[in-house]
Amino acid sequence: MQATSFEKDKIKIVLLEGIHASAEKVFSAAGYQNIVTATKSLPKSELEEVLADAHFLGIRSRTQVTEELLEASPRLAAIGCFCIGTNQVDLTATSLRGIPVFNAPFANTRSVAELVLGEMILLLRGVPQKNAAAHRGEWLKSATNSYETRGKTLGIVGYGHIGTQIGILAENLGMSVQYFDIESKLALGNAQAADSYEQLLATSDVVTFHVPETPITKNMMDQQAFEHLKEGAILINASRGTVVDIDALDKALASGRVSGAAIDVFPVEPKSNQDEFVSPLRAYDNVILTPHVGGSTMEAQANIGIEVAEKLVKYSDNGSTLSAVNIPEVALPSHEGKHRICHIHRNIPGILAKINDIFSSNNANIAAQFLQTNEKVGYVVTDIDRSSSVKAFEELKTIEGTIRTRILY
Ligand SMILES: NC(=O)C1=CN([C@@H]2O[C@H](COP(=O)(O)OP(=O)(O)OC[C@H]3O[C@@H](n4cnc5c(N)ncnc54)[C@H](O)[C@@H]3O)[C@@H](O)[C@H]2O)C=CC1
Ligand SMILES: O=C(O)C(=O)COP(=O)(O)O
Repeated sequence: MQATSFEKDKIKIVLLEGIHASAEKVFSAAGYQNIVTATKSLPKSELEEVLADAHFLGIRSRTQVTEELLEASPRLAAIGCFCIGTNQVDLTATSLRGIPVFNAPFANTRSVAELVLGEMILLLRGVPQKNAAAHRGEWLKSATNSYETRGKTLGIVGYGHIGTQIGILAENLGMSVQYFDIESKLALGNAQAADSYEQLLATSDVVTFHVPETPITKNMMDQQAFEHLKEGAILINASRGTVVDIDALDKALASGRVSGAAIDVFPVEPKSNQDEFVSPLRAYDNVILTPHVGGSTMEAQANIGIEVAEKLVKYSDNGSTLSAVNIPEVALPSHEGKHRICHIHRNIPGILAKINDIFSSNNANIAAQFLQTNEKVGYVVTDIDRSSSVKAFEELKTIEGTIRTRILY
């Protein structure tokens, strides 16, 4: 009897963008040896070539997984985003192909929060421009425009995992914290919800963005938003490069409306460390520019490597989609002594009845069945006796609306 439905040494795993070695260790320990790694994102042709026969793909924020790429990756079973954001993946296309997408929703949040906190302190003191001047041999010893954080107001846009942590840390520095979120959120510490986005902009000394990339957050900080901003405020963006209109920020810096900024993410980011970083913001000493490293700490990357690799291994070995962002989540126990049949299908009426008709006509004894659906897709996992599993499995593939089936021995 085979240990798994598909021999592990035939399963190809591709890990790109310098995913931490902790991920490889998890795959190896689980018996997966066919692992291809790259320290950067790959150009389209190389990506298509390496994915032509790959089963699992691991990426970070740079690799774009488009419908076209999925078309060229016929064996792809699941994708791991070894980061928080999943906006780089076409989530609808993957879901309609039955490819779960996993991420690490928490592991790098502390790293981002610490970076933002440090940047805020440095910007309030005017350190970036004093530092740049000192490197040129200038000595700017002065208290002018140099402030403590204590007593200042921090405005957090997007009060999620990162925003809330920054709020707590900032309160410990003696700051007043207000936030704006499209969802109603529990205020932690003494934080207050702002009445509106515009009110937050007008009344905060420092504004920091922690929203995901969505159509609504695109250019959320545009020319009009800058007009609402308090004169001389500091702006921080370590969320996504689409959130702040860089030309509008350029103008706000030139006019002095913004007294300093820290930007970690950009509308267009260099594809590798060998490519030039091009931005009008390079001209400003009072802007901290970092190369999308908010979540790049040794601690976060090692933890993310383990977390996402474990999710992929679990999906491969056991069928669990727990914490997938695009496929109904089904948490599964082990299936010792049984065969597990996983069926991902379009969510059309009557499909569960058809699945169970097949089990019944094959006299399959169902030990357990798990089902979750979302608007478009359903996921049914059925544990049955070994004797009838293969025939039932073959018949399940013929049900109209079937997207993907797997059998786990
Ligand atoms: N620079 C870096 O290296 C990193 C960047 N990120 C980015 O930070 C983002 C936030 O991360 P988390 O706090 O963990 O996410 P989260 O999902 O916990 O929080 C996001 C918050 O934004 C809110 N939100 C969504 N749309 C909004 C809108 N239009 N206006 C106001 N609020 C809105 C949500 O309701 C939620 O509370 C991620 O989506 C990712 O893009 C995350 C990690 C590292
Ligand atoms: O976690 C995220 O969403 C990030 O932006 C971090 O991206 P990275 O893994 O550093 O490419």
